[in-house]
Amino acid sequence: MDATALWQRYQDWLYYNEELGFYLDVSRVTFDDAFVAEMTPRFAKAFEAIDALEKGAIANPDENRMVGHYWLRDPDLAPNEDLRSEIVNTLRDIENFTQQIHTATITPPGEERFTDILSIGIGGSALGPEFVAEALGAVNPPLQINFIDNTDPAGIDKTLARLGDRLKTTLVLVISKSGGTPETRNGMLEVKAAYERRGLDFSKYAIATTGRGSKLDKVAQADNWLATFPMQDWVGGRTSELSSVGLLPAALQGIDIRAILAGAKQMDAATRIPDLKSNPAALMALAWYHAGNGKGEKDMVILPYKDSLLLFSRYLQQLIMESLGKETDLDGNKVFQGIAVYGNKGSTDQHAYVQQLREGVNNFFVTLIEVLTDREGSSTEIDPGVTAGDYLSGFLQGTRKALFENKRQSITITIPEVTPVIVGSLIALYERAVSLYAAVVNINAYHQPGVEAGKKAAASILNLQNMVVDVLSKTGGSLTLAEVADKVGRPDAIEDIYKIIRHLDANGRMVAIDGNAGNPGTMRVMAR
Ligand SMILES: O=P(O)(O)OC[C@H]1O[C@H](O)[C@H](O)[C@@H](O)[C@@H]1O
Repeated sequence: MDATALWQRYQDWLYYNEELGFYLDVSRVTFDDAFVAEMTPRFAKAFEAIDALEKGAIANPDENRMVGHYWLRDPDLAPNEDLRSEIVNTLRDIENFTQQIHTATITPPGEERFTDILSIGIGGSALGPEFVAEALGAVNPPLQINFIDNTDPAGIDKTLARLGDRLKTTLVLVISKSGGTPETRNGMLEVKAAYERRGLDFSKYAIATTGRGSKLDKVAQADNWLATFPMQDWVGGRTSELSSVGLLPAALQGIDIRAILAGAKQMDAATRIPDLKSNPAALMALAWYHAGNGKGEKDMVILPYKDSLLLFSRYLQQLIMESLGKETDLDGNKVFQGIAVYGNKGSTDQHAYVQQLREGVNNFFVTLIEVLTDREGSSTEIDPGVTAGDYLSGFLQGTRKALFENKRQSITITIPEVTPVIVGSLIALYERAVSLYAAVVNINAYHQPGVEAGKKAAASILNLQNMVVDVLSKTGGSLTLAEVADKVGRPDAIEDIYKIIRHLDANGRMVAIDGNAGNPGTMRVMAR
């Protein structure tokens, strides 16, 4: 296609939302009219499925749940008055609570005001809050946010060390929809112990965001925590950023949560239109389908040319891969669906892996995100008539062009600025695109059965660890690995046992190794 034809294609397919100042360009994905004609009826069905979902149908059949994240930003759409008022009241409670913290009506014991937030959560209970904090957090917010999103002891120590003495003015948000996620529970217990070591009463600093009646909810009630915010069962973890999960930390940081919700609501309205060409989420899902042949054959590389959007790809990784990565479709056929997502930011990544994108294996398509406004205020001229922002813009255009010349496809999103409204709209855009894509490829986007396998396996390793320690403590001398495995009654698990012992020994806990751990056959093991 020559330059004139490409320019025509660009204009033919350009989506523009005037209210949001949002552009979507799918012209560099090479679908043709025949493909669009073939997909149109499939999208018509997908629009119907999403419409039913928005009206409260059980869209997650396995878990027998409604899928209601769309109601969060337009409570009037909730299927009944109870749900509507729950959304409205939660928002009101978040705002009231935030105001009490900001005005120092609620204070930490013996201190003037809260200075920091420590948010403990993982997956959907961390990625959205982390993304929004990075995208919208001010340099000097009313409360500075810190995260623990893992059960890594060294990571926890680093975060606690960074807080140092400010722990006594830190509000702890423990976020877990299920209220039983081990990493989050461990983080909470570690942090609680840190408060106790300083003689501070943890419950005066702790807030739970969780499902009603969950283990976490029970702990928060029993210990009389400072506050609890509900997380509804019809909001999935990876679509929970605009529920109390994301809104509470954002509001506490002084971010305009009403504006985030308004942006999402506007994008919801735009992506509800049941017409492929005038619906940006449908256009995006169409482009994904074409690029990956409806089977995820190409990875999605997310390249925002704006530092504050650095964590968008990580956020989208869960949203897209946990939603679309499924073994079976809704009819039970093995389909092994999914789209792999990665990326950081441009132009930084041009100096890392764009070499491979341009010349190496052609197994991806790129989504470039362009932000029109460079910065607040005016810019220094780096060269005569040229600013740093001109460079950034030039790099984006150049990369898009260079990739396309080499038959690498791309989508380009253009936004005016990174504001709460726009961030809300981006979240809503991708949520809808995922819903539509899943409907088109006939999978359940709202469950995550595969995650359970890893959790169960981890639990069984911890169980095995207890058995190993027990056997060794009852044995006087040393044993070979094979003997330990025999005594535990799990000769099949000798490799797991070896790794458990190596880990405990490295931490100087309970067991010790004699011999060379690099040559497991020669090792002898004993209780410490
Ligand atoms: O919010 P929680 O219940 O603690 O869940 C945190 C995460 O746990 C699991 O790994 C799920 O697969 C995720 O979808 C979820 O976001």
